[in-house]
Amino acid sequence: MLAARNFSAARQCLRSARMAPSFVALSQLRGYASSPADAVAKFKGQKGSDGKYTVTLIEGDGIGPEISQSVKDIFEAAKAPIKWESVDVTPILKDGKTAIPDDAIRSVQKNYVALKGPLATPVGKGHVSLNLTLRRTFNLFANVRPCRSIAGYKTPYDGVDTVLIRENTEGEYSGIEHVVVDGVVQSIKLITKEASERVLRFAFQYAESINKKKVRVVHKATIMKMSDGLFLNTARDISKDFPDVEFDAELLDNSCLKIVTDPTPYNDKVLVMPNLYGDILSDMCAGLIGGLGLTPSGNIGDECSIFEAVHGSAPDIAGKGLANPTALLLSSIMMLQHMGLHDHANRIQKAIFDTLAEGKTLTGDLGGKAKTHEYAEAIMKRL
Ligand SMILES: NC(=O)C1=CN([C@@H]2O[C@H](COP(=O)(O)OP(=O)(O)OC[C@H]3O[C@@H](n4cnc5c(N)ncnc54)[C@H](O)[C@@H]3O)[C@@H](O)[C@H]2O)C=CC1
Ligand SMILES: O=C(O)CCC(=O)C(=O)O
Ligand SMILES: [Mg+2]
Repeated sequence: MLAARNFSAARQCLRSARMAPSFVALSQLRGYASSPADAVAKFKGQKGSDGKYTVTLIEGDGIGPEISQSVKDIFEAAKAPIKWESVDVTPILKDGKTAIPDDAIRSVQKNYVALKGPLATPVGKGHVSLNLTLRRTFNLFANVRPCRSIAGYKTPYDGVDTVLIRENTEGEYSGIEHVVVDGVVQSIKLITKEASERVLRFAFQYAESINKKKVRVVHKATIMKMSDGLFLNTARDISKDFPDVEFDAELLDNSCLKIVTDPTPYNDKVLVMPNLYGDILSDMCAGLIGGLGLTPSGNIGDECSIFEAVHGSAPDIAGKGLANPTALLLSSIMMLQHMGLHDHANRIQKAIFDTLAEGKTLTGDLGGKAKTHEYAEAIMKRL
């Protein structure tokens, strides 16, 4: 029974891994304003008769509703042509498995793009991660996590500008676990050539499109010789299609040491890696520039894309007006660029960075006293 269930989970993972992306011409990318999704598929959404695009909004748990409110307020002040379609992703059981409600799935499929607040995952038992479920449901194979120093906000390192691309559908997070005998469990790290190829190809194309000269695979193929070995060998093969991009590889533990010692040598590289490593390294990189309140991300698929902060639901500060909405705001900027709304994206982005640089209205995580809405209001005044 267990074996059958695991086999079926593995098959489902393999099926989603096989849906290869169709790449189209790259467009010019600009900083956080960069549009990683342009490197994969053109945004297919259509403007409504009111001149607005409909975007699915998943407000999320914990601080999610607070930071989503800031995005909504700022978009309204900026007259961004976006109509939000809020959906509920409270998990349902389908064939005995945790699933996203059909209405939410239909909304993302119809709109092609979503902005998502953090979703909490129970520890040890309870439903599976809805964040991972969403990524698998929509085949969002690349998770792009840029991390840049904020002008005016002093940290031990100046000029950090890293980009990490995380394989987003399998690896250590394929969710295939079982009890072998009482007291012995197995968790399967699934790596397929297909899923590796598509995220690696994306990484090379992305590097070219943002003028980074190098792609570096972060791995542990010394230990996980077959799984990380396949990822690494696939990277070597794919690199031959990109003669203008330098390719190399580094062991994960060494990368961690070197990045926290001095991240700036990583500025000319795009780092690409299996799922778990990307999860951990992206939080670590956030720590280099001022914390999780500042780092955005894009979950990129061939059809749909979902933009969200790197951080989680922050239960320790939820409901207190203390959250920094910058990470979700910068994710929404990535989303606007993906949709081709460059002027709105650049204008909002400038207002955010000017507010941060001025340093008068900062949230607590950055050493300020401003509440979430006060910081959002300071941004709105600049629009
Ligand atoms: N993509 C997603 O939706 C993610 C969801 N999670 C979920 O979030 C829940 C909480 O996880 P944690 O380990 O506590 O990680 P977390 O990222 O929620 O919080 C870690 C620390 O960073 C702070 N922080 C995070 N975002 C912040 C913001 N915008 N402004 C100011 N401070 C901020 C928190 O207060 C906390 O001290 C878990 O249930 C986890 O499964 C975690 C990571 C990503
Ligand atoms: O889904 C979760 O609970 C956490 C996911 C996560 O940490 C991430 O995507 O960075
Ligand atoms: Mg994480």
